[in-house]
Amino acid sequence: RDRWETRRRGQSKQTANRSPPPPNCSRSAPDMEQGITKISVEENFLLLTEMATNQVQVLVEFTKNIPGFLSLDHEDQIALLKGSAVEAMFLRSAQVFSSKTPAGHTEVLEDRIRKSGISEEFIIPMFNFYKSIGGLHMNPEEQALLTAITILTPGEPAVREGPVVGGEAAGAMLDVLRKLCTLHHPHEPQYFARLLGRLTELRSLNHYHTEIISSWRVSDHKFTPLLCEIWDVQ
Ligand SMILES: CC(C)NC(=O)n1c(-c2ccccc2)cc2c1CN(S(=O)(=O)c1cccs1)CC2
Repeated sequence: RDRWETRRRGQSKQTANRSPPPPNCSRSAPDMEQGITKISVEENFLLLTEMATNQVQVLVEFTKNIPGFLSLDHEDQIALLKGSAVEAMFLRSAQVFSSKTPAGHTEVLEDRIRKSGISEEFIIPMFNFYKSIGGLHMNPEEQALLTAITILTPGEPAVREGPVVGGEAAGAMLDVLRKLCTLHHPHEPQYFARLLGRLTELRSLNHYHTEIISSWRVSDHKFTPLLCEIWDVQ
């Protein structure tokens, strides 16, 4: 990827100070131009596939360390993971996006996400969410608790009947999160409520994700086996 970036940048530097071609030459070989643009969309899709696949692996490890999770019924463990994987990914994306990456990296990342084949109608709410999460300036403990609560509180009743599994664990985590918010944001009594408001916004992003995925499948983009499994994609 770095090699490709350098080549691409080198390419623009050469053309920048090259004298204009004599009139009978075409400005640029259209298929060549199209070629580079095409690769960048493919390259950006692959980057996202790689990042999302890596995040699912990290998410599984994180979930296994949630107190009590491994003592849940095996089917319920799988259902909770699959039911929250997309929300956890959006939360992780927002954290990565607003983390103090070296200046300019965020812009490059934003540019590559915008040029990965996702249609504009999903890009807007996606980046609004990233910015609204970034605006909360959560610390790592708050981020971890919010993610754990997202995992333990199933959206659709995918989990088997009976008491909401993970319900008491989620309740305990909400208590800890509330206390942490009071501790770290003493002058912002509304801070905890603002965090929970983000969880509601997160739920609405689920269906955007379904649309994003199906639009890529139309243009026969391949996902990794892990993504296909966690997203129930054939
Ligand atoms: C950090 C990881 C979890 N984030 C990530 O992978 N992103 C990010 C993202 C956002 C902010 C910073 C860094 C990356 C934007 C998008 C994705 C993945 N999806 S996807 O899952 O629909 C996908 C479609 C095709 C292959 S993977 C598309 C949108």
